[in-house]
Amino acid sequence: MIGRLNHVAIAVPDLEAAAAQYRDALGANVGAPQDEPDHGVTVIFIELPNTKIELLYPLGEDSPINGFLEKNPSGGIHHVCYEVDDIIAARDQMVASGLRVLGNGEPKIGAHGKPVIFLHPKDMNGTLTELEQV
Ligand SMILES: CC[C@@H](C(=O)O)C(=O)SCCNC(=O)CCNC(=O)[C@H](O)C(C)(C)COP(=O)(O)OP(=O)(O)OC[C@H]1O[C@@H](n2cnc3c(N)ncnc32)[C@H](O)[C@@H]1OP(=O)(O)O
Ligand SMILES: [Co+2]
Repeated sequence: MIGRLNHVAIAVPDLEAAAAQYRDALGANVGAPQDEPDHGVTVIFIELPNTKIELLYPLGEDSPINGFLEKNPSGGIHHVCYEVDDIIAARDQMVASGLRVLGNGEPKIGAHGKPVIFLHPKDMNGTLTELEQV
């Protein structure tokens, strides 16, 4: 059911420094910072030929990545995001398979203006997993 890898998200302690590293040292195509208040993060997308990197920085005291950065002060891989055609059908099949959907279980609109959900990392081999309807 899952399709392409949409992005790999990396939580970072210094968003501008991380963006500059991808732009200047790695020569990547780095986007502008986007505040996502509904998700408690500021993101910068880095466009690669076959996928994207999503740099994540906390936005607000209740950011879901505050705890992650406390445990990983240098930053680290935070989640992977797979594309699906129908997020409700994907969610229902995954819940029926025993996977926990985070939050209230309903999709939210993600950084690309498309519906997203998250699966609990403890059910996904220790990897927080986002699904995005494309
Ligand atoms: C910009 C919008 C969107 C997009 O369009 O791309 C985004 O990507 S938004 C990205 C940020 N949003 C989210 O992460 C939402 C979902 N996340 C959550 O609901 C929470 O972060 C969490 C996954 C439930 C973790 O909650 P938290 O309170 O931070 O930690 P806990 O202590 O409760 O963690 C329990 C357990 O899970 C481990 N953990 C936590 N985060 C991760 C992670 N990213 N990857 C792997 N494992 C993770 C944590 O270490 C705990 O394990 P134990 O210590 O063994 O108990
Ligand atoms: Co994401």
